[in-house]
Amino acid sequence: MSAFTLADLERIIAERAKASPEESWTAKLIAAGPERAAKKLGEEAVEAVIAAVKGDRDELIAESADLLYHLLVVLLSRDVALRDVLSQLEARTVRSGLAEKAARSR
Ligand SMILES: N=c1c2ncn([C@@H]3O[C@H](COP(=O)(O)OP(=O)(O)OP(=O)(O)O)[C@@H](O)[C@H]3O)c2ncn1[C@@H]1O[C@H](COP(=O)(O)O)[C@@H](O)[C@H]1O
Repeated sequence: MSAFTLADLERIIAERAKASPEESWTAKLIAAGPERAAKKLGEEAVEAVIAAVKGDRDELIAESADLLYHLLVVLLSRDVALRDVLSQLEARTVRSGLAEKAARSR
């Protein structure tokens, strides 16, 4: 199994963001601004949802890859580090999602 992680992809994205928009999709998205990157993220999310509803495994894998890549580009565009998202997820591991949801509505 590949040892490739989202942290590896985050590093690649940060590096490619400095390239010319003519030679890098990442640089092109970053240059277009956070709103454009966020719009692309939304499109990829919808495509992943459609693949999930259809039950097309290969399409779901491909669209999920697009989705995660574009999420990392959006995080970079707003100066949010992946580790901050992971810290948030780690903090949530102390209780179940149902307990967290119940606490929210109180
Ligand atoms: N993982 C990805 C990745 N996933 C998807 N994409 C690109 O995301 C783009 C959007 O996909 P679409 O099918 O929606 O493309 P489109 O229809 O042409 O988009 P629109 O212009 O119409 O909005 C495509 O150009 C894909 O190639 C990615 N581009 C880059 N990466 C990673 O980022 C690295 C650096 O890429 P560059 O920045 O392009 O050098 C690559 O080596 C990869 O590791």
